[in-house]
Amino acid sequence: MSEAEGAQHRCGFVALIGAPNAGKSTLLNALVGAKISIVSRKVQTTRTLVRGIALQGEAQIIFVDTPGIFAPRRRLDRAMVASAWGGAADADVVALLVDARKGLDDEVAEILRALENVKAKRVLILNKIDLVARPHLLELTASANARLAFAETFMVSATTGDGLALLKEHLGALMPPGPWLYPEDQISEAPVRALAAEITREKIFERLHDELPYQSTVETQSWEERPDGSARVEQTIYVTREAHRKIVLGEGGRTIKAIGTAARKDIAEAAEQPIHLFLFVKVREHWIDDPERYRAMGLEFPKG
Ligand SMILES: Nc1nc2c(ncn2[C@@H]2O[C@H](COP(=O)(O)OP(=O)(O)OP(=O)(O)O)[C@@H](O)[C@H]2O)c(=O)[nH]1
Repeated sequence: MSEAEGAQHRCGFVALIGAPNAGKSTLLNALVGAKISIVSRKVQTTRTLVRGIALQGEAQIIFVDTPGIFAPRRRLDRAMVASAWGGAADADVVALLVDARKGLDDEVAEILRALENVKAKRVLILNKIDLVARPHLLELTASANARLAFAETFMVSATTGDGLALLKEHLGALMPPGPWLYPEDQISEAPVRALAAEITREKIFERLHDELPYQSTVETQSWEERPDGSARVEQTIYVTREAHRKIVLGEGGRTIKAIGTAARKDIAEAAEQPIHLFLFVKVREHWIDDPERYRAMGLEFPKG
């Protein structure tokens, strides 16, 4: 990239905040063209979680989550909540997503109060406008802004797409000038099969890291699109010993079932389609020494 080109770039963080069910995931899916891979998500700070990156002209808009803000009250851990708000404060823009049909309930009122102390630019996004009459939206805009002044208010429907182009354009314009944090080639959609394998591997690791550290790998054998929009996915989990196969299967197949359920859910979310996942566990004693397995994972076989 030449300096002249770099100078035109904009890049920044948008902390998207919304009560459960406000439509955050739906909105992100509609705005975000590129999902960064699970692997790169892991290297993010623990404070903020990059949910996705939208490109708008010369602007790179990085959407972050601030987990913990909606921790259930009883388990409310002050430090965690404080750090979640810290994440919001670090963002260039804090976008509050409100379910327009629900309006300003107690939950939203509480966020409005907390947002008073956040220095980032605040924008209000009223979602689900397909369900609400226009006069009500204007009323809602007025009463929210009376409680807390927002730089801008947008009215959108994440499901119909209404208002999204305008929202994205304005968010892009709010990003500060600067080079892109994610080079274009890093945010191209990771090949979905590799991503799916990585998800399953993560689920195995979450459950069995004490028993099988690093001794398993997952490959997506087939990915078959079906006419109803779903996909049939077959994956093989390779372990190095029969004893490990038994651990992965669990008593009466319970462990593999739990792994499959968790993986299916995340793969469906990543692929944005329903997934039928079939897992097989195979013993391959020497996979660690088998160059073919490394190639299948997109890795270079270590020499020497
Ligand atoms: N009619 C309508 N429904 C919407 C719209 N946006 C989201 N929804 C629906 O609202 C529900 C919640 O949406 P999600 O995107 O899952 O909400 P969320 O904020 O990510 O929820 P959490 O994951 O619990 O934080 C889903 O059933 C969506 O289909 C919209 O613009 N119009």
